[in-house]
Amino acid sequence: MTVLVMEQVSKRYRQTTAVDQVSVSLEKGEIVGVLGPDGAGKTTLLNLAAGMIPPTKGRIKREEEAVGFVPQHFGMYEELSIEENLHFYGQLNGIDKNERDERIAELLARIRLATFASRRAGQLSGGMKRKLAIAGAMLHRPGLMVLDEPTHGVDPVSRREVWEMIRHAAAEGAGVLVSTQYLDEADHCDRVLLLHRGRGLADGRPEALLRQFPYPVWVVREAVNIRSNGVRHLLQMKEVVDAYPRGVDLVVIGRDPSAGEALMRWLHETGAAREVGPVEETGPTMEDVLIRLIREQKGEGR
Ligand SMILES: Nc1ncnc2c1ncn2[C@@H]1O[C@H](COP(=O)(O)OP(=O)(O)OP(=O)(O)O)[C@@H](O)[C@H]1O
Repeated sequence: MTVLVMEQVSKRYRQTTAVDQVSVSLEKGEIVGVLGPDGAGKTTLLNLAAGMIPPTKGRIKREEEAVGFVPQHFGMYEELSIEENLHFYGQLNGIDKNERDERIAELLARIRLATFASRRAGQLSGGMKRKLAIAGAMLHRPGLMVLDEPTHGVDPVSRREVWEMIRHAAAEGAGVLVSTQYLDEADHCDRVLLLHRGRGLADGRPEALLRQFPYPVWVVREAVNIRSNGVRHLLQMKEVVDAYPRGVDLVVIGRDPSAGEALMRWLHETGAAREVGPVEETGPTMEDVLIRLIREQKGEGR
């Protein structure tokens, strides 16, 4: 069952087109990730999906009355306890006392906050606050959940727990639209939409997007010493489509398998091989997929 359909939706603010003809749909029990860098239009798209702002153009159809929305900058009552906050959300959504008690106990156990139930919300870490906000939004078992960057600035352990909660909400039947700037979180989604400057550049199952990447990829480990020169040289080689740093490594996108030999030859002939760690042929990451799509859209690279 479809819970949300957005067709050719645009949102303009004076000079800026924050969302530009984006289409996305969401089924019950499905997690769809909206992935993109800062300013891609994620917040605007999610605000449109949740019905917080009207579109300039396009059609949005929500099949579900009940929406659980957690904005990027959500508020909670810092002076109230964790449990009181949840009761407050529950009351707002018209859940009666008995059902509320039961559901709150269940969700507190799930987010591992049961023993802290009487602690003031203001004393919680950022990660715990996120989990509490998501618990509040799923109390009334909404058919549609919209979560704006729930893992932003959250430590890795809490990030994993936030995703566990999202999976649980989907398992309970909600369709979840969730944004993130961490492209590796595509792994947690059934489908993803890659967003850049308001445009949807690609969508589909994460494994399909990775499989469709047409180029072989090499990673030169610990390449800090050769990075800026290396990129410049590699970009001049006809076998190489693209080269860019990632952390301390250097990513090389080849035109075809012969790029591997060309890369090794270049590393040895210039002596750069002595300056770097091992060279590995790997599959693409979601970041490689997005970078390629952005370069192709701009008509950059090759
Ligand atoms: N109310 C507004 N008025 C004018 N411009 C806006 C407004 N909201 C967003 N924008 C612009 O629209 C573009 C997309 O913003 P949006 O916040 O949706 O992106 P985002 O991907 O969520 O980024 P972030 O992670 O920084 O929130 C940006 O250029 C932003 O400046």
